[in-house]
Amino acid sequence: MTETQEALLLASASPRRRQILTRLHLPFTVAVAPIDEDQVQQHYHGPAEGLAQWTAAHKALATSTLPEAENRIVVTADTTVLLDDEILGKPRDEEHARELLRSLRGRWHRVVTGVVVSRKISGELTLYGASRSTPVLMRSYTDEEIDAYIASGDPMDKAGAYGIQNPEFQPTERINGCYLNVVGLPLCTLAELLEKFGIHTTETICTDPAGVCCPWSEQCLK
Ligand SMILES: Cc1cn([C@H]2C[C@H](O)[C@@H](COP(=O)(O)OP(=O)(O)OP(=O)(O)O)O2)c(=O)[nH]c1=O
Repeated sequence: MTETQEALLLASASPRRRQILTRLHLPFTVAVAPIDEDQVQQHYHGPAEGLAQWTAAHKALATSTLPEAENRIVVTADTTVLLDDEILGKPRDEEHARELLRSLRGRWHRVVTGVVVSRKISGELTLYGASRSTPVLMRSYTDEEIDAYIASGDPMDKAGAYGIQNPEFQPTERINGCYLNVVGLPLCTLAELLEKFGIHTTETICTDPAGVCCPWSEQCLK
């Protein structure tokens, strides 16, 4: 294990991202990016596909102000759900969750995760970012299933009000590409970005832009 590998900091409150990152077998610690995501996103006026990477970059900027980020390689990410060109964020309340789940029912949409890897040394911040988009088809779940899922509380902290990994609701019918991208941290993309700071993972890195060959996709979170 090198000194660089010990220096990884995941700036995320998401338990899914923590769990996924352990699969790279790189030691890391966790902090929460000191950012008001809603406020930051109000200043974004670019294409919908770019919002996730832009937000992940802002999480990196905010994290770089934390003393524990100095000299560390910081990983940040953001996941957005796009229905046509409409951005579906996390639900405001249960009624909003119901609305989002109904609008997604039986429809193809895209889940975009932006990943940023950054490091601040002596006040100078270096930042690399990328994003991946995964088309997802929802199954035609019933209103009763929606109500039961909302009652479980699971949708409330998730973009688009659903977790593809939920074992009871199992909201999706098909997915074209990277499963871990939908859950919130595409490991192939992250591994490529970590390479730029000289951090190598022992696993094969996926070279398929669609992420279909992702070496981790068979071990998805179920
Ligand atoms: C679409 C989808 C999203 N999600 C989650 C991933 C993210 O945690 C969340 C999207 O919100 P994010 O703002 O990307 O992440 P977060 O607020 O949970 O954590 P942090 O910003 O501190 O890193 O939705 C799933 O777990 N499963 C899914 O199928």
